[in-house]
Amino acid sequence: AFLAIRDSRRRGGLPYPPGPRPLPFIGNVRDLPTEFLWLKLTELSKKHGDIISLHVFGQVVVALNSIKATKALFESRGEIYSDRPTIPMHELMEWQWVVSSARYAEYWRQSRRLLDRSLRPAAAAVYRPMQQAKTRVLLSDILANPDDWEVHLEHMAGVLILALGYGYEVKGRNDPKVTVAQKITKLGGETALPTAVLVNVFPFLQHIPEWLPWLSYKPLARYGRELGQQVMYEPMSFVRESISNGTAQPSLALENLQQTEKLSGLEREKAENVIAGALGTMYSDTVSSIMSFFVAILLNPDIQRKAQKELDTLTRRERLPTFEDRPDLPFVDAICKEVLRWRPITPLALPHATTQDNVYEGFFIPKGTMVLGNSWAILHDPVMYPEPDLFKPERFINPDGSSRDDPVLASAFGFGKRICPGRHFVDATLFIVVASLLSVFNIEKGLESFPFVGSGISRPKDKTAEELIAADVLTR
Ligand code: HEM
Repeated sequence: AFLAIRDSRRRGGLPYPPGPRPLPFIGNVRDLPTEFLWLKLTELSKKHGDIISLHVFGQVVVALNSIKATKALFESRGEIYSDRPTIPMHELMEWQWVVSSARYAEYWRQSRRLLDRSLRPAAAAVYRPMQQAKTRVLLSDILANPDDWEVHLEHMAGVLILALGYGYEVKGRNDPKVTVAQKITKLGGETALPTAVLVNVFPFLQHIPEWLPWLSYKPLARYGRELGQQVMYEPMSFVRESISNGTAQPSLALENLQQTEKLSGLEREKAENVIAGALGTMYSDTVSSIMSFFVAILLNPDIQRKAQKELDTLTRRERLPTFEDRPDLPFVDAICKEVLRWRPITPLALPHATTQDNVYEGFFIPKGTMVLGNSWAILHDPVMYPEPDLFKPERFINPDGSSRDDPVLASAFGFGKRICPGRHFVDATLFIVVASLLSVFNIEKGLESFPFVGSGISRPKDKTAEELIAADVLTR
């Protein structure tokens, strides 16, 4: 009763946003599935409205399920809605440098400015030749060994980020700079959810001494800390070495380190830490979108044929597509857009948090609330995207045949001040990979069973495709 009265006083009598009725103590835990949460939230929003609230062990979680609500709160009230919830396990691992989970404070502002500047569309253009060259290598890897296409894609994600960030050429399949980045991404995912490890539920466990074998998180924290140090500093050491021996390749690290040259002492050290942290956060998942593209194409062979016709008409099968071809490939461009809409790889973006109490449309949203933007609900809104579950690139084609820009599609990359700074780079990668794959391969169901929904990728259509790839790869 005491807690209920205190809670009601704090709200000044205003209600929380509507939602399913919470049970005492556990709240709505039983309403929240561990998988496909976005589908459940979309379903709840149909009953309760586009802004809903849930209660989890006394903590309020708000979900925004429409573009109107995400614009009103994440954009117009960005000063209040751009923090991140704390993750005790990540704090134990000293991952405060990871931009995507950094609190809305000075370090985030500095590292975010660096990433926005480095990854803006105009700067992305500088790195296009590299993206194109690495895509050609992907084609030849798939050509040599089509069964392992997933492995090749995974590998390319590491190759691209290390080249972009540090001008580093990955050496072979087990390059430690790639494996360490994969390990930290995996560990981050496994320990991020509020219920993933006990210390996230009961943060006081951080203080349990190391000699208590099962309850101590210190060995795991030490492992996470070590991985973090490697991801942050080892590629930077590589860049410094290559600068001193005159072999440094163009990269975001080089560009940003050059700007710190005029600083000295502590100021320089701080600026270099921001560079290391910001670039260390860049290792992200571009592969899942490309995998969704494979599924979409397997389910829609007609779309593959239509895109190949568009490509063949333009290149006359005499060359591979390039970035310059994009305006002349509206259907391929529309496929990339539809991949992002149809299967957004982060359907609930990343959780935001509020920095102060706030009232929206008469509903009370307390300071420290976790606020989820439901990209899935927005991108599957049947009014904006009729038959939303179908893969229909045509929805992004204008009546005059050109590709249609859709600002709502940016929801696939999150919201407001925290929107993904890598989105232009991802957009370019997706285009060049999709266009290149479709121009030389047929993606079809294989005869054997593959780990990916029982399907695979066929050998190239004919000799010309093999020759095209080989010729292009050899010139680099
Ligand atoms: C298909 C690929 C990708 C998707 C779908 C994606 C999506 C997202 C989403 C949804 C967020 C959270 C936005 C929010 O909180 O509202 C995010 C954050 C972020 N992304 Fe991406 N991302 C992708 C690839 C990349 C790449 C390649 C990079 C780097 C080059 C990158 C760098 C970041 C960073 C640094 C943040 C944290 C931003 C912040 O908290 O201020 N992402 N991304």
